[in-house]
Amino acid sequence: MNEKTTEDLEKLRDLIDGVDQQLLHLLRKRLDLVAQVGAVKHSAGLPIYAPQREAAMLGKRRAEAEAMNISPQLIEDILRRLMRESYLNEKDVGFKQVKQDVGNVVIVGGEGQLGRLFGQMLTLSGYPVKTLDKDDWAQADTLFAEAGLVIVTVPISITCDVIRNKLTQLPEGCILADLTSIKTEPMAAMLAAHNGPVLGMHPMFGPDVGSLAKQVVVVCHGREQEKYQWLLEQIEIWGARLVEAEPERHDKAMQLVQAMRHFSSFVYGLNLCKEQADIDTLLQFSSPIYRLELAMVGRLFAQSPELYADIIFAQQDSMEAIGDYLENYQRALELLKSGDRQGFIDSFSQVATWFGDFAPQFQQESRAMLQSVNDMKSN
Ligand SMILES: O=C(O)C(=O)C[C@]1(C(=O)O)C=C[C@@H](O)C=C1
Repeated sequence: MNEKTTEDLEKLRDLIDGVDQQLLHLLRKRLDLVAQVGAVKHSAGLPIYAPQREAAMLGKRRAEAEAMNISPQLIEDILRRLMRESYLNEKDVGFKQVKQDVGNVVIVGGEGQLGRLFGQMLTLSGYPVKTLDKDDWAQADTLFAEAGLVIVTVPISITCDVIRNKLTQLPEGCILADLTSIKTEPMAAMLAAHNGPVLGMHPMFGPDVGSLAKQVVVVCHGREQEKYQWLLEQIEIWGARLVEAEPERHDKAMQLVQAMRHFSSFVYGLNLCKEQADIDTLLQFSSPIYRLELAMVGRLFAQSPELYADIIFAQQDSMEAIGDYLENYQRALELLKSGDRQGFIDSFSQVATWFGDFAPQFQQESRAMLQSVNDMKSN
């Protein structure tokens, strides 16, 4: 680079630094305003996530960006990222308490990650939360005597036993709820163990989400909905979306969404391990999509093997779904072995027709994800 180029670049970069610093000041200003919105929402009991406001705001900013010859997608990406920050900041203000005087909330398995997250959210909403973990059963009677809500969130393999053996003497008006990722058996166990209000939930997110805004909680109604309606409203104030389902329909979907998905990620990892693949080399040669896929598989192995064993082994019927998958895999392999290129193309087209409009929609959605995977690279 000659001296003139270096000088020109330096000047321009100084100007860019100045603009970026102005951006920081604007961000600070936005965060302060959002904190004020958080306080207003907190006192009014309004949900953290306001989809209509978001859609209207994004629409207007996109149009304004276009008029200024700025990519509408750029402003949308930036605003979406900023709103993620808003969800976290608004959470710190706390949440309106939907129902007063419910008594203690006892979280059975409260030291687990999901138990801790729910404990934190309920505490931020003003409820007195007590946790009961595996070494605390000696105090169980005292804790339960004062309880207005008991939430069970212990490993799936022991959930039904804990309900059947330990939760039969709750006060009559106390709500018994669970957060288990299967629903049929725990719901039946809760309904048999307790005569009062019963609610099944399955939070469709991990404990590391930061905020519940836009997250889904599946709700299975058990008994006396009017008594636990406040809890559902409270969860909506946290920003989550409730999806009602019958336990059987939920569990059937979970065989595909969870058991089979996690199982195939497990086998993918197992295969890489057996092949002694060199992850550094794979990453060097990887496109963003492969990096994303590897990250999704790799993150599984950063978590508890017991948790995934529990999820995969929880339902007998998952074996069938996984068996069907294996059969389809084998059939597809046959196409390859027999050099049946046309057969592959025909199957591919069949699946594409089945995906219908979702295929282009997913292509569009994943484009943004892949671009942010690329943005994350630092070398
Ligand atoms: O306007 C609101 O209700 C806000 O909470 C602020 C804000 C934002 O950051 O602009 C954040 C979250 C909502 O989903 C919508 C918008």
